[in-house]
Amino acid sequence: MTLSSPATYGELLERMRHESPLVQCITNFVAMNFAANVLLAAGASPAMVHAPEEAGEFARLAGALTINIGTLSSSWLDGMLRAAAAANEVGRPWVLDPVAHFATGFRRQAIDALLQHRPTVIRGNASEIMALAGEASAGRGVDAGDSVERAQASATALAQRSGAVVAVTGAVDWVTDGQRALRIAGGSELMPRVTAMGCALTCLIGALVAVAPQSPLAATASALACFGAAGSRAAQQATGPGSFAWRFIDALDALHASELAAQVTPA
Ligand SMILES: Nc1ncnc2c1ncn2[C@@H]1O[C@H](COP(=O)(O)OP(=O)(O)OP(=O)(O)O)[C@@H](O)[C@H]1O
Ligand SMILES: Cc1ncsc1CCO
Ligand SMILES: [Mg+2]
Repeated sequence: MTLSSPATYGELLERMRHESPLVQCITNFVAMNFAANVLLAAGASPAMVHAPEEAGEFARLAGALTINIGTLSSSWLDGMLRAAAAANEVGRPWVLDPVAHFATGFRRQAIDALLQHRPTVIRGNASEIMALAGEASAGRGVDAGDSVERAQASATALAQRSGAVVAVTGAVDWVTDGQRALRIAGGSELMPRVTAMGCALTCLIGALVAVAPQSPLAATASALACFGAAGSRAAQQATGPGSFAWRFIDALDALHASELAAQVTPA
């Protein structure tokens, strides 16, 4: 998988649509329905399975696992830890979305425990990534208070320390494996006005990394480019956040693989 070939990102989307990987999404109550529809529109097969009694067993069947701590509870955390351990046991990639992990002691403990299971990819907004790298951030809750540019050094340090590919999203996305970095353009100012856009993106990263587990940087960039291209297209006709949300699902469905290359540039 070569990052120097712009066709790579579209090829990964085509591969994902062809294989339609089963993606176990442990995401929050706010995001579940939207994220499942995003995966279906993009061509993957989502399954929202989080109960501790079955989350680990299911992770052995899925092509990838995604974990989002948006609406956390003790029982959900138990399911998350079992699923992450099982994914590692069978060598399956998994993606972490550390929603507002700095907000409370419970979340801080949860994210520490999850990081010990070594996620393949970490995706967050600028405030979440800066705080995860130990930097002061302006984040209060689930929305970002910092710019992507300010988070780049934190993302690189976090990638080097954790071994994960780290994606920071915002007006222009930035993704790094600690050595190489890519910038992904597109999207719309309406995206942060629709809840769970980032949570759904984390699930789509899972779908792409499921079909290219050896190339998590390219797979993540491909997912970010899908959101960039579909977001730009949906915004052209949307009259506000409500119509943007359903137009975005349609735009993902209509997306051509050839549209992705133009979104991605080496950083
Ligand atoms: N101002 C903007 N212009 C263009 N695209 C944007 C903008 N802000 C966010 N996006 C896009 O929205 C998507 C979600 O990123 P964002 O950083 O808003 O996630 P998030 O804060 O984790 O969202 P949530 O927690 O609500 O799920 C990404 O594809 C990102 O590129
Ligand atoms: C609004 C909200 N609250 C907890 S999770 C979530 C979805 C966006 O992260
Ligand atoms: Mg988020």
